[in-house]
Amino acid sequence: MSRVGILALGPAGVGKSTFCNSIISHMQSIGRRAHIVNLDPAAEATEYEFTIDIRDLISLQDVMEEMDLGPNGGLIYCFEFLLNNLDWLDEEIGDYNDEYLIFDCPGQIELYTHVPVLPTIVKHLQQSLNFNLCATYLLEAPFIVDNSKFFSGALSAMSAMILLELPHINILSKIDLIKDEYSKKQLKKFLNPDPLLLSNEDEEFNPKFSRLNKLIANLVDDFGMVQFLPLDCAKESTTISTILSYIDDVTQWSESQEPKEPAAEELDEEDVDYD
Ligand SMILES: Nc1nc2c(ncn2[C@@H]2O[C@H](COP(=O)(O)OP(=O)(O)OP(=O)(O)O)[C@@H](O)[C@H]2O)c(=O)[nH]1
Ligand SMILES: [Mg+2]
Repeated sequence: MSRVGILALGPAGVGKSTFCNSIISHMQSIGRRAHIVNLDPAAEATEYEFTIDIRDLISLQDVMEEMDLGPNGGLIYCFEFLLNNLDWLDEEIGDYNDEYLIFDCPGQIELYTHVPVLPTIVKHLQQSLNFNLCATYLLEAPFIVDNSKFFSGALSAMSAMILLELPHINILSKIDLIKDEYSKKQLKKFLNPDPLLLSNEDEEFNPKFSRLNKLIANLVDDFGMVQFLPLDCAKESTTISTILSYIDDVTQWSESQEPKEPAAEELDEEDVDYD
């Protein structure tokens, strides 16, 4: 028996909710079950229903109206409220076992790069609810296929990695939007990047900042964990099953499965005379 959770993280609009839906439909197609836990108090309706929804506890709209707060202050308020009411989350999660819970998080990356809101929720899920968690951090492929933007994206991914202290998978989303041959070639370079090479080859960097750029490249290189898996949610593709196999691996999902009794029809198939 095991409890497995995936956190879908990344800046606004990178495709987190679409990714969550794609995992659900892929899992359904291979006979596994998963549920979405919506942690975005400003979420719009999606194709798949949320099994657990923070908006049942508190919604951004209500907070903004009643507390006279803006969207970002309102979001922080919602999460502080959640942290003070974690027993609500415990009750909602209840007895979900042997099924993935996918936590769809808001796009305000301050929540996991600056303020300790998500790290506190993560600790609670691990320590009180016994979850095996895997963080997925999405960045848009069309954004990152550019040396300077690559470094800004890599640093934000590293920041989430360090703050959350979870097994972490970086994902380049929307690769279907990379269409021309030159960009496709560039994309390959960014999936398994060499930060030192990237910082050397960019003449567009202002030479005034060359030392700083080199130091940042060295930092990313020393960290040695910035790699990306490609994701295309626009059409049925193998990218989602590859990503899921990585997640299964880091959460040790298959090891924790109890051996199942074979179904009657499987037994019939096995009843073949091989002589
Ligand atoms: N072409 C393409 N578009 C995508 C893909 N994934 C998501 N999108 C589009 O990107 C937009 C944003 O997607 P969402 O899934 O809502 O992104 P999000 O990260 O959940 O956004 P926030 O929750 O607001 O931060 C939508 O219009 C999606 O249809 C993809 O793989 N390819
Ligand atoms: Mg979303």
